[in-house]
Amino acid sequence: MHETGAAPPDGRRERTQERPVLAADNVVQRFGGIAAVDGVSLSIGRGEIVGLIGPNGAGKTTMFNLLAGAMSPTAGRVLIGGEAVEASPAHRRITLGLGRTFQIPKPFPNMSLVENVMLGRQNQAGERILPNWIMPGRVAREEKETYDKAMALLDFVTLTHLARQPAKVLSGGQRKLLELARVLMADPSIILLDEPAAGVNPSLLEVIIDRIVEINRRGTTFLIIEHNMDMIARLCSHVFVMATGKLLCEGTPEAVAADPRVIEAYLGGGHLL
Ligand SMILES: Nc1ncnc2c1ncn2[C@@H]1O[C@H](COP(=O)(O)OP(=O)(O)OP(=O)(O)O)[C@@H](O)[C@H]1O
Repeated sequence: MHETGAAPPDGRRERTQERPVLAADNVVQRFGGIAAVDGVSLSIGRGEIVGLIGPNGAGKTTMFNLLAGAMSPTAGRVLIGGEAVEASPAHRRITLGLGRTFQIPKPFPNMSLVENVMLGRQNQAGERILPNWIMPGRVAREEKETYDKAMALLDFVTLTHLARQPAKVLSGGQRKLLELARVLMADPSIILLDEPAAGVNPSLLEVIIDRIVEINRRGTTFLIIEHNMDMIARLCSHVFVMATGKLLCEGTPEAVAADPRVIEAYLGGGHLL
């Protein structure tokens, strides 16, 4: 807990009671006889940064995929801004404001950074054949706007100097920053981050944390799956802990790290923070 007036670490804020921007209601995902996710409910308020943690095999990645639309649950509901989307594919969820990054980003290696970021745009007239014939001026204008926005986002993620280089020149951490820029092209209201710290060197990790805080300040909500508890503690006001497919507990990073059930699930008696 922070004293009134004291600055919280990085992006941390109090939980909001507003209508959730993303929610799961009793979600189940079975693979044969295994319930990888077994009746999980969670709710994320607008403007929050929340974490999803748990030991290996807890069901985090499966839950993430169910929220992002990579798969539909065996049972239960997923809601974006109150709209039920559990049967909707990922692209439909993107149009409702949900963006996601991948644990191992795979940009098109021979395309430039700016071209890769431009691919994150939504509903461009130039992507449809007819407008190219009947409204070439509008298509060219939108193309220019898309390019300018992609360049501004590359600047935001500190990659301007590499904008025209092929994506294959990037380090693991730079790929994560490129991925963030690509996701931001669609102006998401919530971004799901899959292990943003994995494989990233400490100095670039600071850049990534700083950019997440800034994006959040501008109003975007985040759900972060992460094994790096330091990053979770710095960013997240609220953490959901999964173990063996279920939601084990939830609370502030400090509260869950001190929870004996969490310690038991992770380490059999050690400390998380
Ligand atoms: N496609 C699949 N088919 C069968 N079983 C799966 C599949 N995906 C996940 N599982 C199983 O579901 C359980 C949860 O896996 P999941 O990858 O969601 O856990 P996790 O918490 O993300 O683990 P980690 O931190 O190691 O990535 C595991 O027992 C896993 O073997």
